[in-house]
Amino acid sequence: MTAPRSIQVVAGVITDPRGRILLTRRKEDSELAGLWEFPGGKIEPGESPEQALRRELLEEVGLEVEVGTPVIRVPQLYPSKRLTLDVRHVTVRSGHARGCEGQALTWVAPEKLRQYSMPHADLPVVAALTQPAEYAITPDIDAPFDEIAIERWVVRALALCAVPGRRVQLRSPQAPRDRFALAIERLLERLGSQQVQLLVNRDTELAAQFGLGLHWCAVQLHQATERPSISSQQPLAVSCHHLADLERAQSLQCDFAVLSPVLATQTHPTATPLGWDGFAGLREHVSLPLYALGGLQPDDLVTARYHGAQGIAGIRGFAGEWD
Ligand SMILES: Nc1nc2c([nH]c(=O)n2[C@@H]2O[C@H](COP(=O)(O)OP(=O)(O)OP(=O)(O)O)[C@@H](O)[C@H]2O)c(=O)[nH]1
Repeated sequence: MTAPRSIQVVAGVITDPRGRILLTRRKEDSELAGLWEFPGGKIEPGESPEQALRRELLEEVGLEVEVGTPVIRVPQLYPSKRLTLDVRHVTVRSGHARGCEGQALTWVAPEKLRQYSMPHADLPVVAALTQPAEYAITPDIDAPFDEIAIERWVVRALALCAVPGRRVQLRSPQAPRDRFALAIERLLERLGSQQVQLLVNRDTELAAQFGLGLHWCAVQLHQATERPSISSQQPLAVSCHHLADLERAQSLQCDFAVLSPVLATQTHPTATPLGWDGFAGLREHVSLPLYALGGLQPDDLVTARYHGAQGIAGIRGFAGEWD
């Protein structure tokens, strides 16, 4: 079997004054016909990604642009090719968007992007534009799980929740179930109306009881035959380590996954790290949003996005001054 051909594509996120994002529609005579995508195209030999993006946007939608910061770079394996989709924010310098090649175009509010049918490689891009870049995980409640330990855990969890742009996983595998439930109840009381997306580690009943999201371990993922009965408004996430986990997570329509370990960690000294190339090599087989976990800090986000991660997950390094 011959290896699929590799193509490097660069695309732009163009935002209008109302915050809406420009999408163009692939024409009927093209591959992936009718799907909506971010305008852009293939990098020609000798071009930098920035030069290619400026050329493509002028040719395709009649805009002169300045290329800004990276959004995400997505490796994606299609049946006939291996694609790297490098997406950048761009600022329009002159022109009004029009379909210069006869293609349809539309401006879409970020929260409505998911309603549009897009190629697989674009799903992580939409996630990077609309979902939190950090997934913080609480440490265990300390033994003996008494009132002091619960209060200490609540204060720690509140600190994790106070940082904007995060989702937080409530996790305490060592604690007895009733103590973990009490700690979650206390945390929710103290959070009040503060907006933060919370997921409960492993315990479907507690997630359903408190109306929170659920985070499965890989064993639960392989035992399940369908999505668990938590609120449809709440996310289902899963910890993955192998390709089979990721494929199962995607087929069960998990909302996102955490792929680990990327680097060596103190907590799992015997696990072989994937490395960033290993992470990207697994990422190209699926299109659900992935957080990278294992020996990472929040400032590894740029590296993570370069290898196709939605963001960074972690316990240590996210905890601030008390860790
Ligand atoms: N511009 C753009 N291309 C995308 C996006 N997502 C995605 O998978 N692609 C893929 O990246 C490639 C872009 O190449 P192109 O625009 O020059 O189009 P093409 O159909 O002639 O490519 P082809 O020669 O590989 O078939 C296509 O295969 C397209 O399906 C996206 O958001 N924007």
